[in-house]
Amino acid sequence: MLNYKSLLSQNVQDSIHAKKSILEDSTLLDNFNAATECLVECYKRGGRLYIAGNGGSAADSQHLAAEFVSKLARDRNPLPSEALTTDSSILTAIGNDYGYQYVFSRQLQAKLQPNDVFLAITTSGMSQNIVEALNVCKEKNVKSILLTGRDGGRCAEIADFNLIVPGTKTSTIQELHIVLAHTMCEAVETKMFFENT
Ligand SMILES: O=C(CO)[C@@H](O)[C@H](O)[C@H](O)[C@H](O)COP(=O)(O)O
Ligand SMILES: [Zn+2]
Repeated sequence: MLNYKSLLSQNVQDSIHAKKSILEDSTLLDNFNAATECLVECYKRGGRLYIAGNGGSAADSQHLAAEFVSKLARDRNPLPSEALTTDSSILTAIGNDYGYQYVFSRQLQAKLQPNDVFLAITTSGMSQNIVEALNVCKEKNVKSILLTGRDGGRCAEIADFNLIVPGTKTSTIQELHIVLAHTMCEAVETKMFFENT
């Protein structure tokens, strides 16, 4: 019989193990540093951050955009950011007229400016609408950051900064994405507004 308490213990242990492995992953730590610097530069030059993902990663996209625009932890000016997952009219029109694989790429074609950055969130690295969105960034010469897991899939071949977190389950990978994304937002917030305080 399923034991709920042992399932929770197992999941907490998996989560702790995956989070601890980040500390020894020098490639991930270096890429995180470079991606954060890229985002700070974007904002210093007046750029915007666009974010997209599917399912739980769509929720994460909105969660993060809210923290850049409103605040993470400290009062400050808003930082421009937009999740590409929120406008049901745009999503259904593009999905219906062109195909679901274009729901993010077409928005980026319409919106991207040279100083912008795109943050893609996909646990598999294989979602076709994220692949298409990263291809638009490449075409437009706009920097892209990828939060992913496993081997990063096709997306890791296209993005500029690959943040490939450890963990074998989609849910664990998503938990790690939030740790990295919150930290990136905290770092940008501090660098842009509070570095000398
Ligand atoms: O949140 C979860 C699972 O934790 C799901 O909704 C999950 O995000 C969806 O299956 C997504 O479609 C997975 O897409 P991706 O992470 O592989 O790009
Ligand atoms: Zn989930």
